[in-house]
Amino acid sequence: MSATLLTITGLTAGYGGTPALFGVDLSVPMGGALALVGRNGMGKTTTLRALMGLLPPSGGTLTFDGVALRGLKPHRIARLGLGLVPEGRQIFPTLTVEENLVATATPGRSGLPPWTLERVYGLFPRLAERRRNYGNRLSGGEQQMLAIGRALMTNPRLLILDEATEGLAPLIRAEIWAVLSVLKGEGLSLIVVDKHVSALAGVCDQVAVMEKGRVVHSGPAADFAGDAELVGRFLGV
Ligand SMILES: Nc1ncnc2c1ncn2[C@@H]1O[C@H](COP(=O)(O)OP(=O)(O)OP(=O)(O)O)[C@@H](O)[C@H]1O
Repeated sequence: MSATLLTITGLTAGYGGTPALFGVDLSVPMGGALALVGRNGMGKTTTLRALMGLLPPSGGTLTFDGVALRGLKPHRIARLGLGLVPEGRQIFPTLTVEENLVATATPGRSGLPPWTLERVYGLFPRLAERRRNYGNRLSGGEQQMLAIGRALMTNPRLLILDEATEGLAPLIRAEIWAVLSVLKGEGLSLIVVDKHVSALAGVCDQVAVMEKGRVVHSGPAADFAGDAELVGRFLGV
């Protein structure tokens, strides 16, 4: 068995006294990739926000490579090596592609090869072509590439994507999935939230399904994606 990078146990959190998470348990091994799925409003984003310190948990433990995360400020958590690609991307609109990439760059301490502009441009040639374009001049797909590139420039050990391919054209989606496979192959650990179960299973080893603020199913991602009854039960409309 490989060592565990992230363990979340009994995580509870909510908004203004209204609970949204009721004891979430998740784990990611070193070099592993976890797909986090569930219908809208089931608590995926809330779990990621609590993990990143953006929403204070009310209970539970979060341990990243032996370090307790609860109570740490978001920038401390990011420095430990957690890189979030948030829902909505949050690109700086008045900075160029290149300025966006260097704005939050932090030196590599991950034990993985350090990220540079050249490496990000190698992964996403389209960003190299757009390097002098402002954030607000980019297509949705380019913005998502930039959001991923920006997270990589923080040299994360765990890259977390909330709605990795939402709203993107099929060709761009395919490019994002291909890049995530490359990153996984290079040893980067991942948590990926997305609705495309078979694409997720191409990248992720494990899946966790959330329902009403809890993980109600977990197991190999390929088994889940191949089981139409299970997918329908947890994700069907
Ligand atoms: N800012 C907020 N204020 C109050 N309640 C919120 C807020 N954000 C989310 N919630 C509630 O918390 C619960 C979990 O929402 P969350 O966004 O984590 O779900 P999700 O699984 O990420 O869904 P989606 O795919 O729609 O993003 C929902 O009941 C939602 O209404």
